[in-house]
Amino acid sequence: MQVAVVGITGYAGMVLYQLLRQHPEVDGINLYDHKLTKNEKLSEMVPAFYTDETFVQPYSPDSIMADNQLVFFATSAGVTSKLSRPYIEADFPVIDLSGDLRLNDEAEYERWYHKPSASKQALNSAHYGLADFESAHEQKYVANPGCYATATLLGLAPLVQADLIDPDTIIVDAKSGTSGAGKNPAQSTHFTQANDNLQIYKPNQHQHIPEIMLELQHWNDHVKAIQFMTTLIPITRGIMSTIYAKVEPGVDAKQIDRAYKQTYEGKPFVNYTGEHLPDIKQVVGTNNCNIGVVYNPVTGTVMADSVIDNLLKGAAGQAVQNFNQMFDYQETSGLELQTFLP
Ligand SMILES: NC(=O)C1=CN([C@@H]2O[C@H](COP(=O)(O)OP(=O)(O)OC[C@H]3O[C@@H](n4cnc5c(N)ncnc54)[C@H](OP(=O)(O)O)[C@@H]3O)[C@@H](O)[C@H]2O)C=CC1
Ligand SMILES: CC(=O)N[C@@H](CCC(=O)OP(=O)(O)O)C(=O)O
Repeated sequence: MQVAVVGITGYAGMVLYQLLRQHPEVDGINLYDHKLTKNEKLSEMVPAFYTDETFVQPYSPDSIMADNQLVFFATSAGVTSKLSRPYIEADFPVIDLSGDLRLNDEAEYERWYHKPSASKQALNSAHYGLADFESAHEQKYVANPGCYATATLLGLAPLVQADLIDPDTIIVDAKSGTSGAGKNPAQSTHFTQANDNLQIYKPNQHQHIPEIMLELQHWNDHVKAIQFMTTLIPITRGIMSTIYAKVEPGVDAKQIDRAYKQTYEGKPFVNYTGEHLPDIKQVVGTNNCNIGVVYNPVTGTVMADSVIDNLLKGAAGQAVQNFNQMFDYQETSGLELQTFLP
C-alpha cells in the first residue's frame, strides 16, 4: 500500500509520518507540500527527520491519485474545504485530520470556524471517524475527529447512550497541552505566557462544540446543549476532559460502572479504569483513551475523567485507526505503542 501525506511540516503530519513509517501494511509514503515548486529533501524541511532520505514533492492532486491509494491531509483548517473536491469526485480515499468536513451544515462550519465552508455535497460525503464507535470500513472520505471532541465523546458515551444522566446538565472542563495549537507560535503559546500558567480560551465558542453535539445527538436526541470550556495548560502533549452531569433518578454507582465496562469491553484503545482516575502521562505516546469515573451520591453528580494524547488518539493515531478500518487491516496495526516514561 502506497499512501500520501500532505502537511508533513506540521505537528500532526510529523507524528502521522512516524506512525506510517512503521506500519506493517504501508510499503511506501509519498510526501507533498503546498509551498514547493520542485522536490526538496525532507531532512532539510523537517530537521527532526535528518537521517531520512525521502524527498518531499510539490502538491499535485493528479500525482497523489496516480501514485497512491489514499491521501492523509494533516493541514490547517480552511485547506481541505478548498482541496477536497477532486478526490471526492474521483471517489479517491481521503483521511482528513482537519475540522473542515466534520460538520454537515455550511452555515454551522462558518459560524464556528470563521472561514468559508466546503460545499454541502462535500460535507455530506464525509464520514465522521470517531473510530471506537463509527467504523470507517468502506468509507471514502473520513473526517477525523477533533482532539477535545475525541476525549469528551469517549468519556460521555456510556452515560449518554444508556440514558444514565439528565441530558440538560452536561458540563465539560477540558484542558490541553500546547502542541494542540499547532506549530505556529501565538501569544498564548509563547513560553513566558504558557509556562507556569493556566489560560481559559474560546469560552463557549470552541469549534469542537458542534461536532460533539452532532455525535451526542446521534446517540441520544434528548441532548440539546453542553457547557464546554477549554484551558491551555503548560505541558507539550495531552488532553484531560473532565465531565460532570447529574444522574437520572434511581441511577447508582453500580449501573454507571456496568455501562462503562459494557461499552468499552473489547475496544482495544479505550481503557476504563473505574474509580482510579487516570492522569495524562498514562496515555502520552499511545493511541489510548483512559477513562475513570466517580459518582457522588450526595450531589447526584457523576464525574468522568477522560485522557488522551492529542497528537495520537486526538489526531494521527486515530487517523491510522480509521485507515486500518477502511482497508480491513487489524485495528491495532501500526498502533502498538508504549507510554512515554517516566
Ligand atoms: N495539533 C493537534 O493536537 C491536533 C490537530 N488537529 C488538526 O490537524 C491539522 C494539523 O494540525 P497541526 O499539525 O497541529 O497544525 P500545524 O499548524 O502544526 O501544521 C499545519 C500543516 O498544514 C500545512 N498547510 C498550511 N496551509 C496549507 C495549505 N494552504 N495547503 C496545504 N498545506 C497547508 C502547513 O504547512 P506550512 O509549512 O506551510 O505551514 C503544515 O504542514 C489541523 O487542521 C488541526 O486543527 C486535529 C486534532 C489535534
Ligand atoms: C491547545 C489548542 O489550541 N488546541 C486547539 C485544538 C485544535 C484542533 O484540534 O484542531 P481542529 O479544530 O482541527 O480539531 C484548539 O483549541 O483550537
